[in-house]
Amino acid sequence: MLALGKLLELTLAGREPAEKTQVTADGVRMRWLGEGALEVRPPEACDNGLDLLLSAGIHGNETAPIELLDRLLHDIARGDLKPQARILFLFGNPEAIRRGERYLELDVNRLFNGRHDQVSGAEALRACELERLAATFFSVPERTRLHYDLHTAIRGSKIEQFALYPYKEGRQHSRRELARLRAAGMEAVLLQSKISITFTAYTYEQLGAEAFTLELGKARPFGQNDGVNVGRLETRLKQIIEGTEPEQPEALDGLQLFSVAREIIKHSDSFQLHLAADIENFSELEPGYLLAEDIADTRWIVEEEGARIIFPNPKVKNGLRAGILIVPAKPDQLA
Ligand SMILES: O=C(O)CCC(=O)N[C@@H](CCC(=O)O)C(=O)O
Ligand SMILES: [Zn+2]
Repeated sequence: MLALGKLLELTLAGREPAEKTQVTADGVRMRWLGEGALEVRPPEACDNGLDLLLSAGIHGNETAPIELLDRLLHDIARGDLKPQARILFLFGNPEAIRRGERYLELDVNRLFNGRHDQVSGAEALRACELERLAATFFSVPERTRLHYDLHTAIRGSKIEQFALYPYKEGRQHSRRELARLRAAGMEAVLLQSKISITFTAYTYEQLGAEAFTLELGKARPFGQNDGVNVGRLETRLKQIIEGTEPEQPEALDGLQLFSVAREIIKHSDSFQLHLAADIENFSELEPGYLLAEDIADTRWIVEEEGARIIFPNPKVKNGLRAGILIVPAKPDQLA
């Protein structure tokens, strides 16, 4: 196997490879672009015009997605997987991955779309670097742009695997991409309805990529991910990479769609979330339920029918989202 296939090993050791570019026997070029960043380029004659960005480890303790990208890279470096797409592999927060922590000082996934300019430190610099790497990768005109940012969640979930689809004014969510996500094993998609500061929000809004955050199960340390079944996603990613993806029907085949009713923002240290510590994502909340309280008598009361909560987290920093209240959506606004 080519040494550059061991991007994860290099990243965990904080090492730079001796050779920055290597080529497989089939002419696939692998190029190390910096810490946790590797570009894969098929031979020109095989290139099908897709630019695919695969990122994981934006949160350092979310290891199942990192292991998945590591397996894909090994297969490419061994010549077992023969790409027809250009691919950028990114491990988002190398230092947090080494420490097995979500982040060190600042959550990298809250630093995109200009936010990194307003703060300082290693994670702000990394978010800026990730934006630069993504912008360069997605700068070639007339190619198809697709980004999957892979995550696992802090808590268990009533719906194990789901995607978050960013929002941009005037741009419609794609039914074709949703069907592709269904084929990749996603059971639900949350259609965002306002702009955001995550990595996929940046690549979707600024770089014109189809971009999705994928939640694949519960976060566990390296080597303990047997409970996270990424089989369907892995198969589909290999097909996308090799250009052998079967035509998927337009039907969404039971995919559940949700939209954001409200984001719960933590404004102060007085913020209190009235949910059990072990509540699962997608738990239903009855209208009238007092969900949270904050400074100046702020009260978050559920008003929506069919409301559910995802990503409840009272420990986030002030000013950030401490949960998302979602409601069922209809597929009538899809392109
Ligand atoms: O389990 C949690 O509370 C968070 C899991 C996670 O990291 N989710 C992403 C979602 C990103 C998005 O909104 O697209 C995040 O919170 O950054
Ligand atoms: Zn995450």
